[in-house]
Amino acid sequence: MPSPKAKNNANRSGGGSPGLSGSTNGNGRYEFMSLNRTPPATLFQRQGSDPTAAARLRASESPTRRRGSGSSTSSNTGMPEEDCMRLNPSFIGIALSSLLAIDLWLSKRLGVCACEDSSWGSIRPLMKLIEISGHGIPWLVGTAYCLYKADSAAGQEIMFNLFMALILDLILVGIVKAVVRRRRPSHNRMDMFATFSVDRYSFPSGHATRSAMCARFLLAHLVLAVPLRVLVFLWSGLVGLSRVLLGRHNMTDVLFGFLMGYCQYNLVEMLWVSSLGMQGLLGLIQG
Ligand SMILES: CC(C)=CCC/C(C)=C/CC/C(C)=C/COP(=O)(O)O
Repeated sequence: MPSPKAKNNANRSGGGSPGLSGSTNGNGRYEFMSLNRTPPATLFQRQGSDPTAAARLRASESPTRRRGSGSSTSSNTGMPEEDCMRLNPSFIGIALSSLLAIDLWLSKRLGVCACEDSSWGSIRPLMKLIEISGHGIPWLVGTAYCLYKADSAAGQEIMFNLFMALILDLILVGIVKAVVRRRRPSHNRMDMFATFSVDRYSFPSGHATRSAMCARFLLAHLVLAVPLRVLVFLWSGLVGLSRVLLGRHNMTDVLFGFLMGYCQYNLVEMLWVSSLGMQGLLGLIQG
């Protein structure tokens, strides 16, 4: 009388699904074989007692034959192209998913000020102060005030273009956020002041675009002493870092934001409105 174990083995080799990629050999050991290779003849013989299973196995012998000669196949595997696409995701796909996984993991670990109870929760108020320094409202209000107070044509021109640059930044970031629709990290507390509806999305960081664009703008158009230039540069970096520490953004949101803000400044230079153009625009508005 066969032992239950032996009986189990017999079931696996004889009555198993033909789709399985393994069988027992004569020594009772399990052999694995590729799904793409023709099963050994012995397996057909063993299936002989079950005509239905044998027919099914023969039908699965070659995927090329099974689908008919009209179907396109991969030359390496003999499998239909569409199956190969699914089984072999592209290198770029794998690289991107790995990058995103690292991004999520690292950003979560760096979100040390995401709430008061977090490991660096005590410096959250300082991070929020840096957040406000890169917010759209103080920048728009401050620039409008400087434009109003400027007593030279050159000063007015610079402030007018900075104001337009800030509006352009809000529009472009809003468009990208609405298209990409990447959710903010789950550990973020949505307690920012004055946000648009698209600001529930995190890609790219509006603070990062603004700080990079404004830093470039100030460095290019204001005559600043070296320590102040360094300070502007550091401020921009700190605004970006604070987004991740506060848990508002993933790292890629901020890195892309910096890149986008940097490029936005080139656009601002291209669209630069001169004093003459400004007067024309003001004349148009006043009618
Ligand atoms: C005059 C006017 C329409 C001002 C709107 C300024 C405003 C509400 C800007 C939004 C700033 C903000 C909270 C952006 C989100 O930044 P993320 O770094 O979290 O993407």
